[in-house]
Amino acid sequence: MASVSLHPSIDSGVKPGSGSFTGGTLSCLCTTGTVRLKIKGDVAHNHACGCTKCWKPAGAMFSVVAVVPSDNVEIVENGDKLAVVDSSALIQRHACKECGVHMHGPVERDHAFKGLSFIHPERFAESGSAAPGFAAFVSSVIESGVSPSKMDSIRARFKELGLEPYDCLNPTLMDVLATFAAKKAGTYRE
Ligand SMILES: N[C@@H](CCC(=O)N[C@@H](CSCO)C(=O)NCC(=O)O)C(=O)O
Ligand SMILES: [Zn+2]
Ligand SMILES: [Zn+2]
Repeated sequence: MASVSLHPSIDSGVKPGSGSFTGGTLSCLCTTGTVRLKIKGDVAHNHACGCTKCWKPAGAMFSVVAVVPSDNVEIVENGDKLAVVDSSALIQRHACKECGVHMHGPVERDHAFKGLSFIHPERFAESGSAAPGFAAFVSSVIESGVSPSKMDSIRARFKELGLEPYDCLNPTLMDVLATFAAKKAGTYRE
């Protein structure tokens, strides 16, 4: 049986990052009037995401999405083509109005992720950015029409690829969120 297809950038194996990626240029899919962003430095917390909100390339079941400090994002070409997909969402995903690629998604609200921006490393012209390290919101693919009967093979494939599947974020990021909540509630202890 052919193995389940998750995302083109990981289906034939997860390619490790170079460890010395200093940044690059993200571009949308438009062949004319291409939206281009310059990103300084490497990405962090790169992961496959099964949620319905993250941009996925055509035919992919999962997105691959990572964060960078929002201060490291600079729109350099055709920024007028960008529009916020859902202004009520935590992640302010700015998509190209023509091709639909989400180019950056800053978090501006009072939140543990404030100051970070979500980007899709597969849109880098350059190779070597940090590889995905886990899979998040795996069960959410059911909301996009994947049959629950496929979930065992999807999770098995992620494990085979060395990406632990979670149905929310990974423990590191869940701890970051809970720490933020504890500090707000005044229950935080060192
Ligand atoms: N089941 C929902 C989940 C959507 C969701 O909560 N997505 C996460 C992960 S996005 C990248 O890690 C999230 O933090 N969303 C905040 C936002 O979208 O603003 C679904 O699938 O829609
Ligand atoms: Zn475009
Ligand atoms: Zn997502």
